[in-house]
Amino acid sequence: MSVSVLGAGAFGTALAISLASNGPVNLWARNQDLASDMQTTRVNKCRLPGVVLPDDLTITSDLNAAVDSRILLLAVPMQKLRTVLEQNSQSLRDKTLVACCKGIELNTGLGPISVIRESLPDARPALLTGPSFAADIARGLPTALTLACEDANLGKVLQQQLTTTNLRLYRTTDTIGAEQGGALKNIMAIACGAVIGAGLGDSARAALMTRGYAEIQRMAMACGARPETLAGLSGFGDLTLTCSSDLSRNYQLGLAIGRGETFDPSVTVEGAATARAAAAKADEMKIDMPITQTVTNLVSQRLTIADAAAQLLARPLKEE
Ligand SMILES: NC(=O)C1=CN([C@@H]2O[C@H](COP(=O)(O)OP(=O)(O)OC[C@H]3O[C@@H](n4cnc5c(N)ncnc54)[C@H](OP(=O)(O)O)[C@@H]3O)[C@@H](O)[C@H]2O)C=CC1
Ligand SMILES: O=C(CO)COP(=O)(O)O
Repeated sequence: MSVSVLGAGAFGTALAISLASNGPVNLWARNQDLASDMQTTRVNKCRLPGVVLPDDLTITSDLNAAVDSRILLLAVPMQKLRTVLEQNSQSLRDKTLVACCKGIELNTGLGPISVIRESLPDARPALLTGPSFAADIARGLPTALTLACEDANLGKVLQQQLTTTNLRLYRTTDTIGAEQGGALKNIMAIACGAVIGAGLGDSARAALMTRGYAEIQRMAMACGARPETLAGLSGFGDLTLTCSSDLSRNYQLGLAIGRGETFDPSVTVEGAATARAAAAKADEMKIDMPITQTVTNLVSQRLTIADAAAQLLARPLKEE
């Protein structure tokens, strides 16, 4: 088998379904009961209900069976990536590893490619990111993503191997831009959800998206990102999707905050930890990121939505 997906959550399952249209694919779930259930019922009831798994998709809880493939996709949450790499270092250490997560690691301020490099220096890292909901990919709806890989030749191979009929990949060597755009847009999605949830209006959301994009550019370019990457699928593209769709979990968390409702803590919402990581990094690097700071305070309930809006509006006037 040429491709395996590690992590049988919503995104991993959706990618595996799409890739199975190119040929046999392994999907690794750490939980044996879940793997057996999916293999028998041909559905991922918990994370991707209502989508039938194709015959060319094999589900296993045996990592050794999955790591035989030439390309391994890592579809686990950002804050779990290092654990997965370290717990399975012997099996993964010299593999081509395509991270599919979006975020910044809380304790280190690093993105997924850097975490792979630090944990497994002999692996060949890449990143798959951009605007896509698991449910859309799983249903075969048209989607375009960014494949970021510093090694241009490997990037071309991955682009060919991971493109499917309905999933079109563009490639870049700007891994920093792809990492930063994918991570920081989730913070802005929480902010936009909060504004809509609190009834502050579509104009306020447009303002947040635009000023949020300015914030993303400031941080990402200070880290070495290229502006064209931020204007592409992994930056502007994903910002647009996540800040405007009820399907986004980051946006849904924002909605709940804006409405004063509770939110299920077991749902993967990358923007919450990433906002804290980005705010700390911005502080260290002396980069102005007021929306990120505000989201950190909203998520940790140190600020009400009314005070958050008042604070952002009262900032000193400046040039655009
Ligand atoms: N869902 C989407 O539409 C999209 C998601 N993404 C990104 O994909 C990443 C994963 O998200 P998503 O699939 O939605 O999340 P889910 O919550 O649906 O799934 C997370 C998966 O990671 C597994 N996992 C968690 N911790 C570990 C661990 N220590 N070892 C092994 N496996 C582990 C979980 O296993 P278990 O079930 O056993 O806990 C589960 O299979 C995120 O970074 C997200 O931003 C990107 C684009 C779209
Ligand atoms: O990253 C995504 C869309 O590109 C998925 O968004 P959520 O993680 O907010 O659901």
